[in-house]
Amino acid sequence: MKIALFGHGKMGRFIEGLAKTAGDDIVLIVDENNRTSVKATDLAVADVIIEFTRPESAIPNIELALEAGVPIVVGTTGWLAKLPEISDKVDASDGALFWASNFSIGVNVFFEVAARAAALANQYGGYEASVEEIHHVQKLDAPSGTGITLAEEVAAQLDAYDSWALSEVRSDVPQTKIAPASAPKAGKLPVPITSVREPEVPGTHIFELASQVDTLSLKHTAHSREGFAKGALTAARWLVGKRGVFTMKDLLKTKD
Ligand SMILES: NC(=O)C1=CN([C@@H]2O[C@H](COP(=O)(O)OP(=O)(O)OC[C@H]3O[C@@H](n4cnc5c(N)ncnc54)[C@H](O)[C@@H]3O)[C@@H](O)[C@H]2O)C=CC1
Ligand SMILES: O=C(O)C1=N[C@H](C(=O)O)C[C@H](O)C1
Repeated sequence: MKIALFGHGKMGRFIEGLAKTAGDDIVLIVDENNRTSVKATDLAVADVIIEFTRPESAIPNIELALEAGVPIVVGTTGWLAKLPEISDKVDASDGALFWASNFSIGVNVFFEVAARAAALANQYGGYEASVEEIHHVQKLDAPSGTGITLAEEVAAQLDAYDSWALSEVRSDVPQTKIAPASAPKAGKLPVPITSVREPEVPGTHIFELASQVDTLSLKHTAHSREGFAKGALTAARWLVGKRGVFTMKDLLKTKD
């Protein structure tokens, strides 16, 4: 597979290493230093683009991929409130976009388990939902994309909730605060998300359901960036030759 890498930071470099070991070719590397000189025609050499950059860069990079007619896998977080309008653009240009707030298999299993726990608790009531995410101090956006997806997945199963809200940031470094796509409707609550920044944490997410008599806690801990990078490469192989907008649910349901 011929890969154009957009973003050559912590994730881009990890993906580059795994891809080369697997025998893939990295045909182009784009970062903040050369991005303005890259044109759609430069991308014709690639079978697929893998994009891990910054919240404000993801949409222009997707638009360039659509112009070039090259499928794009996007791991960047902090732009997903705009997914509906970007999806329209992908469909209008007959392009291919694979997005995921988290490419690791474990987190995508966690989403399913958390949603099921929320649906069961919802039958009885009396449980308050909350999400906490802990990441390294280089992370720029809060809450994490994974924390938002988790909150959205559980809110969809709980009658009392319909959205999420960033309730607390515990960090010494400034964070770009991501705004929810929608505010809670009358009588509904947002699932509160707490963001914590500590040195060297690849990504930890906790979902809690707390009642007066007990607390159920579900936790996913990434030990390194390997799971994210492997998942992005798996998504890239899966996307080549397809048209449309896809995410991990589409990929995982095709596995036997
Ligand atoms: N979906 C997932 O599984 C995961 C998502 N992420 C997300 O990926 C993104 C990147 O994370 P890291 O690699 O840790 O960040 P990083 O800060 O280490 O690297 C960012 C890279 O993007 C480049 N860049 C900046 N503006 C650019 C532009 N306009 N075009 C092309 N490249 C540009 C920078 O030069 C740098 O090489 C973040 O949004 C993070 O939340 C991170 C890990 C897993
Ligand atoms: O910035 C990171 O590092 C990560 N970002 C993603 C997110 O915002 O959820 C995924 C993972 O947790 C690591």
